[in-house]
Amino acid sequence: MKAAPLALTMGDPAGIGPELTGRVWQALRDTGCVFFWIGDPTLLGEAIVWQEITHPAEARACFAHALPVQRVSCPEVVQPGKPSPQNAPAVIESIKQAVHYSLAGQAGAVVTNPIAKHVLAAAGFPHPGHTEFLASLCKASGQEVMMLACPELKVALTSIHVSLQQAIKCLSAERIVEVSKITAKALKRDFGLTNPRLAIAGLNPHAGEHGMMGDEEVRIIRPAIEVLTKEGINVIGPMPPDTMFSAAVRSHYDAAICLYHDQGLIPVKTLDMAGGVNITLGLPIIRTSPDHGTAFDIAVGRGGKSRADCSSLLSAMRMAHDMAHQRAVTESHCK
Ligand SMILES: NC(=O)c1ccc[n+]([C@@H]2O[C@H](COP(=O)([O-])OP(=O)(O)OC[C@H]3O[C@@H](n4cnc5c(N)ncnc54)[C@H](O)[C@@H]3O)[C@@H](O)[C@H]2O)c1
Ligand SMILES: N[C@H](C(=O)O)[C@H](O)COP(=O)(O)O
Repeated sequence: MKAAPLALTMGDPAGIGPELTGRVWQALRDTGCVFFWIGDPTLLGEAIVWQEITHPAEARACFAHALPVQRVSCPEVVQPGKPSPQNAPAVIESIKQAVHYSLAGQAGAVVTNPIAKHVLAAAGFPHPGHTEFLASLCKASGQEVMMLACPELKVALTSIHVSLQQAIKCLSAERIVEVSKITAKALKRDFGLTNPRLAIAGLNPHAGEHGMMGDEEVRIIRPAIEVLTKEGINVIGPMPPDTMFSAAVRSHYDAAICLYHDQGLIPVKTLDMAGGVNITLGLPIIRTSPDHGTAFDIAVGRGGKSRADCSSLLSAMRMAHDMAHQRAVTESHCK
């Protein structure tokens, strides 16, 4: 049986999402990686042939000659680079439909185009980002884990869209254990690793230097590592954060558990901004997205000559496709 198509959301219609979508369809149309876009087709340029569908099952038949579009219309005329909270309901509806199809098994995964958090917030959207919204739609709030991945490095975060002060305040051995277990499970289930190796970052300079430069390593991180080790998880740390992302150290682990947003995202985005992928772990569905944002400063909209790089969205599509395939293989072995 053929895999279900991937559901790609609209993202902010005034950002680079619509122009990237057309280019990614052109790059994938002759491959087995089939997707449909849930968005407003008036945002696509003349060069993109599209076909309206009413159900994901129709996507595969037209994919080679037309981008399948499940229509969600923007209520306000879109001006590239000028986001409007008036279009937030369409942005949110697109995400809801993608999750609905994925939970129903009619889409193989959700891939999201970038949204602008402040624009949605101005329209009353209560979630800090996709990750938390997706968890709420999947009834899995609190279990969501943000992973960023590029070929050289995978990182998973113990906290997501909170201030640095809040991230440190909320850090606990329980949270490190929980995130590590979700990450180890995903590495087995969706990436096919039999015995994933995790490295837990320290929080302080030199991982605390034996308590001289902060005691979170002694009070929180080491006890978490002891629990994980007892449970049979292959884990090392606390790792000095300034050296753990070097090529030599990276060869000792499959994923780093990082203790705040930028500790993990800076190394991935520096190593590979173009190829980096944002993945949400801990949900019943597979979700990926590019690692960049809406890039309003370069958005040109339909027909314009885009200078936005579509590599990260392309990587996100391919990764979602591969993860869905791997999950099916893993689950068939467990039966
Ligand atoms: N997955 C997501 O939904 C997601 C991810 C990150 C940021 N955001 C949101 O995007 C908005 C803008 O954030 P930002 O300015 O910090 O980050 P950004 O990634 O949108 O832009 C940062 C810089 O990178 C450039 N850039 C980004 N993507 C590019 C691409 N594909 N090709 C060429 N250049 C590219 C931009 O032009 C800009 O100069 C914010 O509201 C933020 O919340 C969303
Ligand atoms: N923290 C993410 C990043 O910088 O890539 C980004 O803000 C996206 O978050 P959501 O996937 O939760 O929207």
